Parts: sequence; C-alpha cells; structure tokens
Amino acid sequence: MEGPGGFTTDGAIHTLKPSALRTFYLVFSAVYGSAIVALFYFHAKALLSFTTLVSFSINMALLLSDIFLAFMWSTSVGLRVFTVLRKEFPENLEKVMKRSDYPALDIFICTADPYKEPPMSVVSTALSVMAYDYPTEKLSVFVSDDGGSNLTLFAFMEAAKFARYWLPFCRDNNILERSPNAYFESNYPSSPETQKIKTMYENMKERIQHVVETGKVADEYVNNDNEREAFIKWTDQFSRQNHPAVIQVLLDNTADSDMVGQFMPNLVYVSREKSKSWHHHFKAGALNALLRVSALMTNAPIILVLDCDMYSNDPRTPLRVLCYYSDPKILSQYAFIQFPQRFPGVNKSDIYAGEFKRLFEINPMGYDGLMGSNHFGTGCFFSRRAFFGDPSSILSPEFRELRPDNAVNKHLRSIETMTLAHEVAGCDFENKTKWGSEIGYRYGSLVEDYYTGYRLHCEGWRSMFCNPERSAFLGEAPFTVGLLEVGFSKYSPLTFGFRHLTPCMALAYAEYAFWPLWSIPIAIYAFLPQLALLNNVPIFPKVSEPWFLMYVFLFLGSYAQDLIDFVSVGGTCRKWMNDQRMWLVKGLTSSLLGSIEYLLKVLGISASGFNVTSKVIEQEQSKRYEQGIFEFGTHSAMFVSLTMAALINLASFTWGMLQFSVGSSMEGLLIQMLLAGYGTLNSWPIYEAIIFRNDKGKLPTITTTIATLLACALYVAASFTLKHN
Ligand SMILES: O=c1ccn([C@@H]2O[C@H](COP(=O)(O)OP(=O)(O)O[C@H]3O[C@H](CO)[C@@H](O)[C@H](O)[C@H]3O)[C@@H](O)[C@H]2O)c(=O)[nH]1
Ligand SMILES: [Mn+2]
Repeated sequence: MEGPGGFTTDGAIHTLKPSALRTFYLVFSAVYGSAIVALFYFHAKALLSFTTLVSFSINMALLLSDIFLAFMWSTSVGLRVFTVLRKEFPENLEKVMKRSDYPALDIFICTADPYKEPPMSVVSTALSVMAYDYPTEKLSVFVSDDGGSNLTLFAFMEAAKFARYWLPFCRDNNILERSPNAYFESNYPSSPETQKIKTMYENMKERIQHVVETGKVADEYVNNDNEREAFIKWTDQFSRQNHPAVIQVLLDNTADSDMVGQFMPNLVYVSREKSKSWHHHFKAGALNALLRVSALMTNAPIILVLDCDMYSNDPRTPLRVLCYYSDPKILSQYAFIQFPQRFPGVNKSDIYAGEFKRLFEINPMGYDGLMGSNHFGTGCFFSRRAFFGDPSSILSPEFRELRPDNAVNKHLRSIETMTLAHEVAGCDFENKTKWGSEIGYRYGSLVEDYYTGYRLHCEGWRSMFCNPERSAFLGEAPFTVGLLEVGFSKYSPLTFGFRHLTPCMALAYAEYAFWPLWSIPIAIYAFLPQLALLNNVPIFPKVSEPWFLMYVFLFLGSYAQDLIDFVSVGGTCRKWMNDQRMWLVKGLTSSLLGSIEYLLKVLGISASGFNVTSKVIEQEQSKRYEQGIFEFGTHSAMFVSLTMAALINLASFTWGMLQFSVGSSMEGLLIQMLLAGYGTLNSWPIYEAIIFRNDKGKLPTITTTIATLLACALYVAASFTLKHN
C-alpha cells in the first residue's frame, strides 16, 4: 500500500491507514466470487438442457442480467478491499510551513443561469470562500458566468461592497459558517454588531432580488462611472449565446481594503465570449477559460473548483489541503485533492438517496487506496500543473504567460493583462489548440468531471480523497446522466483504461461508465419472475435443491455488504433502505432513459445537451420533502415504467399469497414470491401516491391509467407466450 505519511499521529500533518474491514472483504470477496462461478455453471447447465424456445429465452434473459451483475460486482471488489482512511492535522501545519510561505490559491466558481441559480446564492458561495482563513494577498476568487448576465455581475458588485464588512466580521468572531446565507439561517448568537451586519445583508439581498425580479439593473442601482462602464457591454445585441467577453476586476488584493484596513482577496468576474458558431463545451469550457484568465492575473499553483451551489462550511479547509500540498513531492505527483459533496438539505431518512453516499464517500475512499479519488466536479483542489501534461513533461500552451510555471509580474488591472485576458476568453481561442484534448478540463463528455479525473489518472497523475469530520463544503443534491458516452468511447475504461491504469482502477472507473446499464438487470428482475409467477411458471431452483441456497447467499450477501459499507460511513439503516430503493427506482427510470437517450444519440436520432439543474424549489414541495413524502406531481415517462413495475409486483405477490393460502405447493416458486414481495415492499410510496394522496405531489391519474393499461397488456402478452409453447 503506497501513500505519503506515516501511521502515527504525533506531530504528523497527515496519516493514512487501510480500512479495518480489509481482511473481511478479502475473504468475503473470495467466497462471493466462487458463488458467482457456481451460478454461471448453473446457468450453463440450464441453457444446455432447454426444452422450449420460451424457456431458453427466459434463461438467456436471466443469464444476461447475471453477467451484468457479476461484472458490476467485479468492478467494486478493488474499491472495497483497498479502501483507505486519511486524516490531516492542520494544527501541526505551522511546524512545516510559515504562513508567509503559503502558496497562492485561486478559487473558481461556475454559474450559468441567474434564474435557475439565484445570484444571491452564488454570491453567498463566493463570500464563504473569500472569507477563508488564508492570507488575503494569496487568495483570488474568479467567477465564471456562463449565463452572461448583468444581473449576476450586479450581484457581485454588491458582494464586493458587503465583503468589506463581512470578512472582518467573520475573522474577529471566529465564525465557522462563512456563507452569510448559511450563517443567518443558523442559530447564531445575537449582538448589536450581528444585527448591523444582518441588516446590511438583508439590504443587499433585497437589491439583488429586486434586480433579478425586474430583469434589469436600473439606473438608481448604479453608483459610479466605473460600474456604468461595466454594464455598457450589455447592448441590445447581447444575448447569452452571443456576446463579447466581459471581464471585471471587482476587488484587487493590493488596493481594496476592508473596514479595518486589511486588504481583501481578488474578486474577478469573467463571462467568456459566446458565439453560435463556436461550441462552448459547457462547464469544462468555462473552467478552461478561467484557467487561462487566472493564469494571466495570478497563476496560483493551487486551484479550488466549486459549483455555485456548494459553499464553504469550514474556513480552514485550505490549510487541510496544505497538509499535503506543502510537500513539493506531493504537489508534483498528485493532480487533485477531492472533498466529498455533502447535502444538509436532505431529509432525515433521505428518501431520494440524495446523499449519494456510495458515489461521494464510500467509493472515493476505495479509489484513494488504488490510484486516487475520482473527481466529481466541485469541492476539489487541483495542482495547476496537472492541467498541462503528465507529471514528467509539461505541455506548453500558446503563450508563455499561460504556462503553469510562469511568474506573473504585471498588475491584474493593467491594460496588457486585461487585453490578453479578453483574448484568452474569446470563443475561438481554443480553435486548433490542445485545450480540451490534452490541456485543461477534457471535452467530449457531459460528465467532464468524471472524464477529466479519469484522463489525468491515465496520464500517471494520482489524487487523494479528503473526508474531514466537519464537512468542508455543503451544497444541494445533484442528478446526472450521460456517463455511457465515456464507457463506449475510444477512451473507455475497459480498453484505454486497462492499458494506462492498474486493473482494479480501470474496473472501478468502468463501474461509473456503465452505471446506466444497471437498468438491464433491474428491469429484468422487476418484471420477468413476477410475470412468470402470475402464470405459475417456475424459473428458479426449488427450495429443496442446493442451488436455492446459492441464490439466497448471492442476494443476501450483496445486500449485507452494501449495508455494512453504508453504515461504516455513518449512514443509518433507514437511509440505507431508501438508498437501495432509489437504486432500483433509478434503474427503472433515469438510468433506463439515460441508456435509451444514449442509444438514440448514437443512432443519430437526437442530441443531448447540458441542462443546468434548477436550484429553485417550490415551498410546498420542500415541505413534503421535509416530511419524507415522495414527489410525483407531473406526468412523465419515467413514472410509467416505475408504476408498471409496482403494479405487476403487487399483483404477482398477491397472486402468490393466494395460491399459498389455498395450499398449492409453492416449492418451485418461492424465489419468485420473495422477489415479488421485495418489489412490493419497495413500491410502497407508489401505492400511497396512487391511492391515498391528494396533494400536488400525488401520482397524476393519467400516469396511473397508462401504467395500468400497459401492465395489463404486458401480462396478457406474457401469459400468451408462456402458455402457448
Ligand atoms: O454550460 C454550463 C453548464 C453548467 N455550468 C455550471 O456547472 C455546474 C454544475 O451544473 P449543475 O447543473 O449544477 O449540474 P449537476 O448535475 O448538479 O452537477 C453534477 O454533475 C456535473 C457533471 O458531471 C458536475 O460538473 C457537477 O460538479 C456535479 O455537481 C454549475 O455550477 C453550473 O453553473 C456552467 O458553468 N456552464
Ligand atoms: Mn449541482
């Protein structure tokens, strides 16, 4: 097990140790793996002894599902066995590094739409990191506004003014929640000073919200010529898809000081040039533009990438990062240090599994023991150098000024810097360059985060997962499809990955790339055994056969392991129940649609784009969520497949119970009974939504009707096939 740092804590600034469950997982995986081999032997036997075409097809479907399940299992073995735990001790940092020697830190914040991502919350995010416990002369915040919105720029002008009060306030009172939004929603101690700041905050909020509501920055809100000049660019021809680059230095850390005379960090607003004739590559394109603009202005060796919906929850996070990056050896080998995404907004039992514990906590700890954490878009500190070629050879960008090793010697507001900044933020700047293919964030996938992290690992970079007890960042729960693009590209983890990574790491990446294919086994297991049961056709081994036990072991074994994983990172059983339910739900909804969408795209029938997730929630909706009630509300194709599965499982389970109660022998049908019962149990919220609910989030009648009709049709078709062979 390779990794920096010893295993002792005295004086060390970081430690690393393998998971306590390592031996258990090794043994368990060996046993489970043997059971899988036995399962395939069983399948082979069944296939060879088929009697009818129908029984052959059923066996083929089950085999296909099990092949996929086994593949997904194999991808996770390495992650389980090699899980590691890291710890940092920022309190010991001063022993190895003086505060005056801290490296410069650039912080990138992306926003893309003032209506889906309210500027007020983007501003709170920015303020939370501007107030980091870090030397302000080393700190710069760059905001990328892909919405090209004067409303967002206005919000940041306001934020720059409010920062003069907010930064010293946080510093002097040693506040932990440095997002004003989060702070004023928390149980803060009241004092006259706090009241004063709160009033200022409310005033700022009111102005920003007013401007957003009216959709324009009225004259009375513009305070001076400087500001007026900034808004001049928003002419009548200016639209979000078509506009020149707008770059505004709102705060300069050598000139702008706060209320008590301390300089404030740099704050730079950047809206890159957009034109319909050039592809902008979504968030990856925005980040690459920031990489270049920031290179000219500060060129900090360390970069924090944040989405606008993630704010800092701990002002000392950069010091935690320095526990690693203060060591030049680590900086030259480790491309990034990823922090988990945490979502305080999820309700007590996390009905939607919005915490994504497996994705954002359990798996990254496993990756970390292989070649390093995967990257998930936000809450990640990068070494700037990593964006410019593999660890041993630097790739030179177009100008010397863009090189990661260039020392900036011009002032950030200087005419030369500003002119060059506008040039590198141009929409055609990347044309015929290595940006997006070998330099910077990589293009070609809507999940640029997963893809870029993966490509960096293939280049030989390593990374880390940093999971402190107090969350470093908090945010809103996301929702993603579009992974298959990588899985089937020429950079697929199964081909390219195997050549450039260790086998376990390549497999681990494959798990994500093929994630949407979960829908295949889930859909088969959600319908096939149940339809067969409704027709009294046994498709699994009888209770008296030894193979029965193998099935039970495979099923319970994987569930038990999942539960242990989940609880070992602080999850509750209740949340786990919901987590496994959402896994099934996604298999029948978003993953299924994602796979179909991917297929359509490959066949050239439709193109998918990046839809910015809306961060605005209706009030009533959020109340239902607090109470743990599912939201169905609008009719959608997604809910049809889900409702069909719910109905068929219920019918099948009820039918099975009836048979059982009249004394029929269920010996051969028990596994199907159990599966239908398990499906029914998991579908509970759907039955509720159909029958008992009256609120706006209940299942629309049209969805129920369509699903019922389709379920009946499916039943009739299945009965016909099963009986006529
Ligand atoms: O053209 C675009 C589109 C999006 N964004 C920004 O990208 C971020 C992520 O977009 P969001 O709509 O919030 O996507 P999510 O599905 O919530 O994001 C998850 O999935 C993305 C793709 O894998 C990652 O980039 C994110 O970090 C991760 O949180 C936001 O800050 C957006 O403002 C841009 O800057 N330009
Ligand atoms: Mn998001």
